[in-house]
Amino acid sequence: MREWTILGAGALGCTFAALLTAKHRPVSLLLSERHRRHFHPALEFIALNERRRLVSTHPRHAEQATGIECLLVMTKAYQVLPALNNLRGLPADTPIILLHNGMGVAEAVARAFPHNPLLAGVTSHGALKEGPWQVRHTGKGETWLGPVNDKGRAFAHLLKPLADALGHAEWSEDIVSLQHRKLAINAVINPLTACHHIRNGQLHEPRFADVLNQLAEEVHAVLTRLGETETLAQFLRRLNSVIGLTATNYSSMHQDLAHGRPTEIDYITGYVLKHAEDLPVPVCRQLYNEVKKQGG
Ligand SMILES: NC(=O)C1=CN([C@@H]2O[C@H](COP(=O)(O)OP(=O)(O)OC[C@H]3O[C@@H](n4cnc5c(N)ncnc54)[C@H](OP(=O)(O)O)[C@@H]3O)[C@@H](O)[C@H]2O)C=CC1
Ligand SMILES: CC(C)(CO)C(=O)C(=O)O
Repeated sequence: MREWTILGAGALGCTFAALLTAKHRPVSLLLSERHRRHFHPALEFIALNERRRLVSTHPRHAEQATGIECLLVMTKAYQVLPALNNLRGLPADTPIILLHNGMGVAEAVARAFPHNPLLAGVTSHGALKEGPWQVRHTGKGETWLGPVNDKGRAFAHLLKPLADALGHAEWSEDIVSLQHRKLAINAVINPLTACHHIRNGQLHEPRFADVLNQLAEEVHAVLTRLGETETLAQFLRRLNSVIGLTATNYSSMHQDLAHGRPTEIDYITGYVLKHAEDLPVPVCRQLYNEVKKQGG
């Protein structure tokens, strides 16, 4: 049975590891340098029903890349390339699956690993790190994978074990479109909540109505230019539904900024700005500058 190696043993990576091992899939965690020479304990996984389970996985370090059969990359967007560049011995036929938020990384990975099958995915599962080697699954969602390069097209069979473990996994030949749809939501909710220090649901307060609409229009216009066909009305409905469903959450960008960590803004708002060309995107630009000013 093929072993899944997860690069990025954080909230989402550990959650996927726990869900895969629950279905008896072999999983190894490719650990960052700070874990070297440390004891690697079992991971405590808190399921949606509050049940706690200890999950044992096989730890790996970068120099053990030669044995990797299938690589799920679940670091933050800005960590993907440095992390992959450490894997000098990664076999050229090992599929690399990128599951981070934001866009613009896959192109660089395709250049750095021209021979590997490359896939990208989007997931709406939620996960939170509650302590060292303790993660909580906060929401069950959908997961979609699709090919980034031609070799990636031969790996649709990876969906079966993923769907068994995650409850849902589907293939899309147009994964970029699904990434755009997720990015559009993140490009509105994340910088606004991060800059105003609010929970997602507070975006429905009347004081945010104008800025929310203007930002949504800017983001929608850029994605339309990129070929997406969702109408503004459909996008607003989807956006308002996500704000409602995640009302009590602090967005990932809010959390990163509040904890003094880098954010994924370059791959979310930065992606919108990069593709805006002559379209006016003043709110996007202002929020980008503000997040950067606050250290993100
Ligand atoms: N959490 C969630 O609910 C969701 C997250 N996402 C997206 O998934 C991605 C991961 O998110 P999340 O799990 O929350 O992030 P985390 O920061 O919790 O996890 C990232 C992990 O990557 C590890 N890492 C970084 N660099 C390396 C490296 N060079 N080698 C090995 N490991 C490395 C980090 O290790 P270390 O701790 O040592 O730095 C960390 O454990 C992000 O793009 C996020 O936006 C998408 C949907 C939902
Ligand atoms: C959907 C949303 C905005 C939920 O908080 C998210 O994906 C994030 O925080 O990054």
